[in-house]
Amino acid sequence: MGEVDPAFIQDIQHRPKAASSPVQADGIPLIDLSAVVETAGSQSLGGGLDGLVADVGRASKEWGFFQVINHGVPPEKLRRVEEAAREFFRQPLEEKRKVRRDEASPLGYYESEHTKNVRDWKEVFDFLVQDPTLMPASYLPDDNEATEWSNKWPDYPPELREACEDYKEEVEKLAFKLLELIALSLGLPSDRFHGFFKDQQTTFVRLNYYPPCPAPHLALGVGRHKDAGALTVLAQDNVGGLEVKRKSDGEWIRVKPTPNAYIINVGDIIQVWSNDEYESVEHRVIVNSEKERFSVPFFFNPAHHVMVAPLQELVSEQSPAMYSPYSWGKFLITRKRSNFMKLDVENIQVHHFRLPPSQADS
Ligand SMILES: O=C(O)CCC(=O)C(=O)O
Ligand SMILES: [Fe+2]
Repeated sequence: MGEVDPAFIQDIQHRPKAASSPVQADGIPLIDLSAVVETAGSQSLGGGLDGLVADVGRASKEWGFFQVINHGVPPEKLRRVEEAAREFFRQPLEEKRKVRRDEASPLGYYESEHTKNVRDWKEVFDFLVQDPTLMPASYLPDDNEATEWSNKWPDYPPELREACEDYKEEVEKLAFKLLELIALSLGLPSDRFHGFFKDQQTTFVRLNYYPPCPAPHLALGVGRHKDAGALTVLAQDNVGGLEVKRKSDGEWIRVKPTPNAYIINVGDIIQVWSNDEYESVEHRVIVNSEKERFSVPFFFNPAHHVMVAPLQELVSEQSPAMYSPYSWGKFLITRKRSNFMKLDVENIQVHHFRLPPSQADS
């Protein structure tokens, strides 16, 4: 294939730089979680973690991104998912399309996602951590009906479902630990965020498959974006391609694959809960002409009925609330809806809920 469908072609200013010398992200902090993982089971975090909490706080503030090692997720569980995912994506399109996502149930396989109205060079398979999950029936603000979303598992490969279900249990434990560390780093009780995720969290896991691309200088695996949820726990293979926009100078920095590490990033919801103390940072994925790449993000999201707003404890006269509350469920389905059509307007973003300075002052 010499020619690339124009739907994939990025505007000049968003194309990757000549790929010869991407800036490697030595700067993205690497955090060792052994001290946390040793705390038993579902118990909340206790004392003695000050250094770790400070590292997580600094990384969240300066980068919005960090990597973790000794995180407690058994590597063979991720390997099983990757192997099954490779089998799945290797099939002909018509097989994969048997579990294609549709507007009624946006889980399963999808090959034509758009980010900022440009098509991504990737295929995905999404599944919910809670199956089924309650979601708003409509994006319209006055419609209070709820509906159930359910997973769509393919017949082939038969081991995909069990591998995925086994894996998400492990990553969920890690996600809660990270949430606790972030709460502590903001001076909050470690379980401050838990209530938002109890009963009906809307977390989903995505299997990302990036095929080799004949025009890696024109297209992106995923266009620049911020993650809309609370926290993302991402596994990437050893090919590399994730780039993070460095806060200090706006430079795109490549995140070097680190064996057995997870990449963690603060999403828009933590940005709002923290009242801008932490920021959700833009990132994108570069593709290449030789190698396929896999990644597995776990998008840790609260229940659909949660109204997202700056936490009371972090708001004061000196530091007024920067956002008006918004419904997470409505936000999420408005986003999903836009993936099915090219919109003339900008997709829904948290900055649409930002209060003007005069209101934030009052
Ligand atoms: O593939 C990656 O490394 C990141 C993917 C990503 O940012 C996303 O799916 O939101
Ligand atoms: Fe992302």
